[in-house]
Amino acid sequence: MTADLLPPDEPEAPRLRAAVLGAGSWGTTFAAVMADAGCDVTVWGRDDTTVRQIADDHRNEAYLPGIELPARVTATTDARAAVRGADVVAVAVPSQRARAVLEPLRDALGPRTVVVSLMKGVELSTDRRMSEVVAEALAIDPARVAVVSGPNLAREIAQRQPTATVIASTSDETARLVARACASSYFRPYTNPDVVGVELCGAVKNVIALAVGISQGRGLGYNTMATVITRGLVEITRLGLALGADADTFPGLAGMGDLMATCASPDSRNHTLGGHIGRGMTLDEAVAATGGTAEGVKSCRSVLELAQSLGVDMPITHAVVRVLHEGLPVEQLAPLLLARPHKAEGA
Ligand SMILES: NC(=O)C1=CN([C@@H]2O[C@H](COP(=O)(O)OP(=O)(O)OC[C@H]3O[C@@H](n4cnc5c(N)ncnc54)[C@H](O)[C@@H]3O)[C@@H](O)[C@H]2O)C=CC1
Ligand SMILES: O=C(CO)COP(=O)(O)O
Repeated sequence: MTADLLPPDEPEAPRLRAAVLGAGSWGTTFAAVMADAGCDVTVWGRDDTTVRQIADDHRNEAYLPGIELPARVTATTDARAAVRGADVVAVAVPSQRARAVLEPLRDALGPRTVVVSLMKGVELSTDRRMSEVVAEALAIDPARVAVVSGPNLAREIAQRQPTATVIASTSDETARLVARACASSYFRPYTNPDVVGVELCGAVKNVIALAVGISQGRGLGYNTMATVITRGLVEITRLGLALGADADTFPGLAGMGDLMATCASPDSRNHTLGGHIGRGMTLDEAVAATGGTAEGVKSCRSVLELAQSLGVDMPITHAVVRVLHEGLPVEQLAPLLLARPHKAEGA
């Protein structure tokens, strides 16, 4: 935390050491956020060119063109060296890759290191949320795991545009440590003990953004967008409540906040990819045209599986799965959703 953000009489806390696993757009941005909050940060990336550019030039042109990174951010291709001695390790690789990235680091973490999932997905083979994958892969107490999720489009934050986020952990001490590691004049963390709700909001809003993108790609307007967002929030809430989440999470930053940002922004990869599908591309073409990680493409299936295992109705998610993975022609998406049996709004 920078000195000017500390309450007047509080002595300055020791500088935190942080690591970020993943040198893509959100990993690099969150590294900059933590550096601006006063941490010394090491980013781990697989690509030698990207790592050298971050360490030597304080830039990551492939993912954040034109952004200058703080001097306190360095980088390495050695993941064990990155996490050694870190107070906080943030993970920002594609969700489906997280387990394989983390398992080899089990014995490299300190006994008190806190691990933060920045990822917004659900693991395909297990239907596990990312905080569950993190705790399992590293064999650590879930109380040492936190989740960061909210309206957090990387490029805007890298430009230091103001936003807020939610830090969820079952341990208030863990959540507060992470808040201290990332709070700055442009990034405002709120803590929340509801890990299940915060995490589901982040994963499922990507699926809803795909649906909004598809509808916009088909030329549909704001009434459709508002309908999909609002009913999308209803189905996220339904799944969350079935899993024991807190109802107050869903209208908050991680729920409605992130849905609005992702479904409205042309920077969102999920929204963009949906647009390509709506305009007639195949899934492979749309993935290639979008670039980056659009988590909803894979997570729509694990979310649907999770919902079906609990008997929860998720019509928008189901329709996205059918269009992306089961060959339903995109022009049948709207009729499929609109022709369902009558329901009262609150039901
Ligand atoms: N970009 C954004 O605005 C935000 C992204 N997120 C989440 O953060 C996570 C990461 O997303 P981004 O950084 O945006 O993705 P990205 O596509 O920009 O970067 C992904 C990074 O992971 C690396 N990677 C890919 N496969 C890998 C593997 N097998 N092993 C190790 N590293 C691998 C890539 O080289 C790249 O450095 C996702 O879950 C996403 O939903 C969350 C909030 C905001
Ligand atoms: O999670 C995000 C914003 O909060 C980023 O969304 P995309 O992954 O769709 O780009």
